[in-house]
Amino acid sequence: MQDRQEYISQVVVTAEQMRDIEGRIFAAKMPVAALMEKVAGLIFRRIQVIIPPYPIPDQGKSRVGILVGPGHNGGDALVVARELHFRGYEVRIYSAFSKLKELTSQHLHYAQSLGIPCYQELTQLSDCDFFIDGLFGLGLEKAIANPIASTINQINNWHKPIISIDLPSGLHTDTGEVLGTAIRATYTFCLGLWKLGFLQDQALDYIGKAELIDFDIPLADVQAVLQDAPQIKRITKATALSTLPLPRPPVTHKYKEGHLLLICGSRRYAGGAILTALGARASGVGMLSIAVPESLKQLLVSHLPEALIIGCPETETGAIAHLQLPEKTDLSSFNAIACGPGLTKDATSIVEQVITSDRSLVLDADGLNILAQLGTIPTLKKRQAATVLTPHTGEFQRLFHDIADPKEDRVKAVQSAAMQTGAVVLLKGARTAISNPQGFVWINPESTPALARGGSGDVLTGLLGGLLAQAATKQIAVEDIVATAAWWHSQAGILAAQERTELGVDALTLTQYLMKVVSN
Ligand SMILES: NC(=O)C1=CN([C@@H]2O[C@H](COP(=O)(O)OP(=O)(O)OC[C@H]3O[C@@H](n4cnc5c(N)ncnc54)[C@H](OP(=O)(O)O)[C@@H]3O)[C@@H](O)[C@H]2O)[C@@H](O)CC1
Ligand SMILES: Nc1ncnc2c1ncn2[C@@H]1O[C@H](COP(=O)(O)OP(=O)(O)O)[C@@H](O)[C@H]1O
Ligand SMILES: [K+]
Repeated sequence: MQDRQEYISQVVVTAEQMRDIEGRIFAAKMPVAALMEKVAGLIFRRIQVIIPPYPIPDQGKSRVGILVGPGHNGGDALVVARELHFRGYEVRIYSAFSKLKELTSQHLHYAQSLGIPCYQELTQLSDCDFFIDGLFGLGLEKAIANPIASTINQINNWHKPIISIDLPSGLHTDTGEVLGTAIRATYTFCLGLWKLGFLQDQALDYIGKAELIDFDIPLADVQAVLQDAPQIKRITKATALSTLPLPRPPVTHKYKEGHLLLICGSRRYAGGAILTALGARASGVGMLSIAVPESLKQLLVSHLPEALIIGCPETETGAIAHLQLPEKTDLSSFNAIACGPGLTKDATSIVEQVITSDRSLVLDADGLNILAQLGTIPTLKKRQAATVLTPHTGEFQRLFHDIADPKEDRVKAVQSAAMQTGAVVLLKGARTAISNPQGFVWINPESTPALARGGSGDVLTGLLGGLLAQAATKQIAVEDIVATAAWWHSQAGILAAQERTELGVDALTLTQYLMKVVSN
């Protein structure tokens, strides 16, 4: 069994799975009240660190507003309220629901008996320094309506720190969708296991800084519900590093360390070819061949003296007309092919050619746009070897408009796309999601908006191609390589942004930070 912390950091659950896991704990006779006490105690300890009871000496107590909903999320908040009260915070409760669950109601009575004031009017909490959001957690299923919706909007408008328990109230646990309206949290303490909604792009504006509170759910219960292999996983540093081709065997040679063919660039988009190639270079791939239009050959040679640059005949518009490989070379000379950045849509024939090859293939950018024109599913049926598609949302919609909508649920969308095409699909975004053809999903849990910049996707394509070529002789699943590439790429962005701010991470700079991630 893996180390608990590592296992827990990989697991992602839906609301239904979480309920089933909790159901097993209660069936084993753990009292609900005891679990609530334990969970809230852990939350309280974190809050004490983030906002102390007397933040500024001689300037009075911290005033905290507790937002209490009707269910056990509200119960958690009330236990936290009681503990904060005992530790010297000035606590005020907002509870406007007429019907509370039994345990929640008991905690409310006890809090009031201690003299903690409880209001039905939000205005009574307007001078609080910060808030604890215990309105709704896992149990929210329908859209929030007035008067609670306007309460939430009012609190958001106060722009005070808000700590949400389990989820920002108003978010759908699985899709991260806003159900009517939602709390914009500063911190969210996700309880027990990561809920899927935390990894959906549309939730990120609401979650703030997310932290997992591990309350010792027995792993046997998690595994029983997830049936040993979690369907959706977070990519972690440990899993990403485990598939890197490090250390290299002492006796090896360049062709044993992978030969990647990049097909990229056009007269119009020359830079994309360079960025893709620099991403591939950073992967450590043994041999790099780069097919570009003839007129770009000298440019590529000057940037990548170690690479073999293959100048190809050009269309009138300056795209690659067809692949012209050196003598005694054909596509089977390569371990992997990455094709697409900067091609323009005039490079159709080359995309058709690589699709029929029996090499592992990454398609990106115009490679994907051409694939969409050719017909995604029937064209991919011709593939004999692994295919990786790396669309951003727009490309995804062009490829899969009749299959899934990434605007509603990105994870479901990427799963459907991979299952119906037999490809590994990487859907780019703030939380990049990857699915294999069996519907197993990997999500990159950390990234930076610094990467939202032209050319950063090209770097990923090169890096991924280089890793795939190196893995060709090893028994590593393609989707694991794809996950490693996504992790590495985003960590380089994070590192670069730390040193240079989020404005300082142009794609060329990004390539220079790739090595720093793994050498740290
Ligand atoms: N279970 C456990 O063991 C543990 C649970 N824990 C904690 O409990 C939380 C889950 O608790 P929960 O199941 O009581 O659900 P919760 O999110 O508090 O709210 C449900 C209530 O809201 C209501 N309601 C729903 N939608 C509504 C709407 N739009 N507008 C208005 N009302 C609406 C709904 O009423 P109903 O519609 O059913 O009448 C129901 O009463 C979980 O997130 C975690 O914080 C932890 O302590 C660890 C152990
Ligand atoms: N807000 C964001 N947060 C984190 N990563 C992002 C964000 N926006 C974009 N990215 C990442 O930046 C890259 C952009 O790729 P892409 O859209 O293909 O750009 P280009 O085609 O210009 O190279 C992807 O890896 C994507 O995941
Ligand atoms: K909440």
